[in-house]
Parts: sequence; C-alpha cells; structure tokens
Amino acid sequence: MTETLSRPIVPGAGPPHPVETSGLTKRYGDLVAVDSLDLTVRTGEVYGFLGPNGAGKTSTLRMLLGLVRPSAGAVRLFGRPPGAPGQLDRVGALIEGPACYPYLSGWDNLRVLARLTGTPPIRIRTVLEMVDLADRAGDRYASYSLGMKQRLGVAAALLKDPRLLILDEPTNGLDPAGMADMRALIRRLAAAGCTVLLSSHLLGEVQQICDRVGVVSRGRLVAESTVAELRGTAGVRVLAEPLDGAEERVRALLGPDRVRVVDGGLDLSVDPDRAAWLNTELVGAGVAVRELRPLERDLEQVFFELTGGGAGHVG
Ligand SMILES: Nc1ncnc2c1ncn2[C@@H]1O[C@H](COP(=O)(O)OP(=O)(O)OP(=O)(O)O)[C@@H](O)[C@H]1O
Repeated sequence: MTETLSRPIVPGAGPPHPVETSGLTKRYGDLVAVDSLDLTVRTGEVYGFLGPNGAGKTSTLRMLLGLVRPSAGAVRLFGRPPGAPGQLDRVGALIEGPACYPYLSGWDNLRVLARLTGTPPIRIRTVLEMVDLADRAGDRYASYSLGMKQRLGVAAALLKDPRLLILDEPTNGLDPAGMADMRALIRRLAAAGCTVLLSSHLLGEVQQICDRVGVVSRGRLVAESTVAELRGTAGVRVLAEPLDGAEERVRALLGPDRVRVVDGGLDLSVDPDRAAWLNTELVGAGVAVRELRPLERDLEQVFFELTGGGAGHVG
C-alpha cells in the first residue's frame, strides 16, 4: 500500500527503476489533478495505473514523458529525468491515440516515422509483425478498425525498441475482440522483456494482464500492490455435511453475525489463519468438511471503496 510521505529518489541505490516518481504533483489553476504521487514501476513488470475518469492518469503519464511540466515533485525514468539524452530510445509511448496520416498505409506511416526518428527501415517489418499487422500493412490507415489503429500506434511506439512502453488507455473504445488482441500483444511484449506501464479505468482489464496495480483517485495514489494483495482475503468458505450441523457449530463458535449461508455453503467472517482450528471444531462436532478455503474480496467492491465510489466504469 502507499506511503503517506513522499520519499526522495535516491540515486545509486541499486539499479534504477524504469519509472519512479516522488511527490509528483500537477495543478491546473485551483484544481490539483495529480497530488503528491509516489509511483514505482519495476523492471519487467506490467503495471496498471487504474482509476476512474478524471482521476489524473493522463496528466501523470504526460509528466512522465516530459510533455507537461510538473507543478512539484520529480520523475525519473531509468534513474534520469524525462528529457535526458538517450531517453527517447529507451521509452516508447502511446498517449491519447496514434497520430497517423489517414491516406497512407500502415507501412508508409511507420516509414515516415522511422525516417523522422532515424530508425533503420528494417525495423518496420519487425514491429508490424509484433503487433500482428504485417498482413494489412499495405492498406490505408483510414480503412483500419479502431483496434488495428491502436496496434499501429503501439508499433510506432516500438520502433526504437524501447525498454519501457507507456500506454494511455490502450483498450479504450475497442470491442471485446480488439481488447483481447491488445491484451495478448501486451503480454507478448512483456514476455519479450519490455516493461509496460498502462493506464485504464477498466478494472477487469488490468486484473487480467497486470503484475501490479496503482489505484489513483482524485489525483492521489490510494493503493499500490498486486491484484491478489488488493483483493486480499475476507474470510473463509466452508462446504460441509450436514450443512445445518456445520452452521449451528460455527454460529456458536463465532457468533451469528459472522456466518452467512451462501450457495449451499457457509461464508465466515474470520481470519483464514484460523481454518485449521475451524476444521478441528467441525470434525469434533461430527461434521464432514468437504472444503475450507480463504474467501476473496470482490475486486469491484475494493475498487469502489478505494476510489470513494468515484465515477467510472469497472469492467
Ligand atoms: N490542460 C488542462 N487544463 C485544465 N484542467 C485539466 C487539463 N488536463 C486535465 N485537466 C483536469 O485534470 C483532471 C485530471 O485529468 P486527467 O485527464 O489527467 O485524468 P484521467 O484519469 O486521465 O481521466 P480520463 O480517463 O477521463 O482521461 C480532470 O479534472 C481534468 O479535467
């Protein structure tokens, strides 16, 4: 979970992280869009930056890339500020959709970009294959589906063979098939060793592909952990026979408020560490225990609690 105080970015303390921010803040007039953000993205992970619309995600990513100046705080990418020499080669990004020429083919769009960035043209085929667009590379950009346009945007971001890829809402507006393609692409890139930071307001999205998530609400980081940690454990699920005998025993042990009958089993509000004790007690009461396992919290509920029920789709 987050620390309450901003910690300084200490140079030389181990290999630098792909992304590290300290006290990162952005104000637009009176509005604090990003509020003292301490964020760390580690090498090789897919990090999901999750929050409702307007939470400050795009503003944060733009500061990471040096596209807007922070009002306060610091950003380090691989230990160096965003504009430092060589940074453009290490970091690829897709922010707010790709900017392409509609009348040119996907291939030619990348050729223009490769020329501008001094990338050897041979790299174009590689990145088109990576995003699964090689077959349609000769077609006009205007004829592409939204998913294909997004994937071409990722291809453009990959031209320089970056070690860090920053994607702003990469699945926004895509249909389920387009989303699945994008998820598969991100997984492939991560497997190939690229660190990925992506923003999303879709909870279902990040939990499927991200190693860790940072949850942002009204500009503040309200949680940073793995999806499993975020979900945590909320109790114990028991399947036993006879169920009424089990229910009677656990009500006597825990109190009636901590026992609920759900779908032919019992959901108990009790620390999962007490499972062995519960098992012994139930068996001692002549109950056959078929299953006893930790009960996970509903992730949507966690997200709503963390973001104060903030607006935004959680898919
Ligand atoms: N250039 C700007 N001038 C004034 N206010 C801005 C500017 N850019 C963003 N904001 C405001 O800052 C807040 C955070 O916006 P931001 O776009 O960073 O959030 P977000 O989490 O990316 O949301 P979304 O998913 O809707 O883009 C919002 O209230 C937005 O209206």
